[in-house]
Amino acid sequence: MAAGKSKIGRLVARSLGVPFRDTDKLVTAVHGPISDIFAERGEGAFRVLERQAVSDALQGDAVVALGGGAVLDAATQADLAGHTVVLLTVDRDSVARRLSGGRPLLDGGDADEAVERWASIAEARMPIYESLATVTFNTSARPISHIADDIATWARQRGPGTERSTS
Ligand SMILES: Nc1ncnc2c1ncn2[C@@H]1O[C@H](COP(=O)(O)OP(=O)(O)O)[C@@H](O)[C@H]1O
Ligand SMILES: O=C(O)C1=C[C@@H](OP(=O)(O)O)[C@@H](O)[C@H](O)C1
Ligand SMILES: [Mg+2]
Repeated sequence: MAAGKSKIGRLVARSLGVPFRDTDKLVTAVHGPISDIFAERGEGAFRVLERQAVSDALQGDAVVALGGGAVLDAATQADLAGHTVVLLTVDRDSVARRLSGGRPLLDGGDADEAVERWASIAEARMPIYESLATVTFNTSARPISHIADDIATWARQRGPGTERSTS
């Protein structure tokens, strides 16, 4: 969450000349805001919708921005084995100004609590993220456009292959 997957992924797709898909956007376009889905139907219902969105988004050549929890799903983990996975990280010190709400796993407390929850979730998930990643970029200290340029350059040097994903 708040590593820059959605913002940077869009720029990388534009640079590479491929479609961009954001699994959160695919879900909200059909089912409404994520916060409402969590509140009215629960996280489990969101994960079911998210899994279908991931499966759809990974078809064909594209840059795909996953929601930060998407890779907890075993089928998604298996799917990603066939793709290039770009892990975006952000340091705790840089994340506070990026947490503007709309992420139900972080909402409900003050800004310090949101950072605490973010840190706890990030720490718990990092082994999974790292196990799936082809390459990692830290987004903490540089502008979005520069990071996107670096990722697109990396992808071009890597050459044509399977779809490129951000997670
Ligand atoms: N490198 C960066 N520098 C400054 N702000 C950033 C950077 N990357 C992302 N942000 C900001 O952080 C917020 C979350 O970015 P977003 O792309 O939605 O992250 P994610 O999809 O990983 O949750 C946005 O307001 C975005 O503009
Ligand atoms: O980490 C998570 O479990 C979530 C991350 C969010 O996406 P971003 O990572 O794009 O913020 C969104 O899918 C939902 O709020 C749950
Ligand atoms: Mg996002």
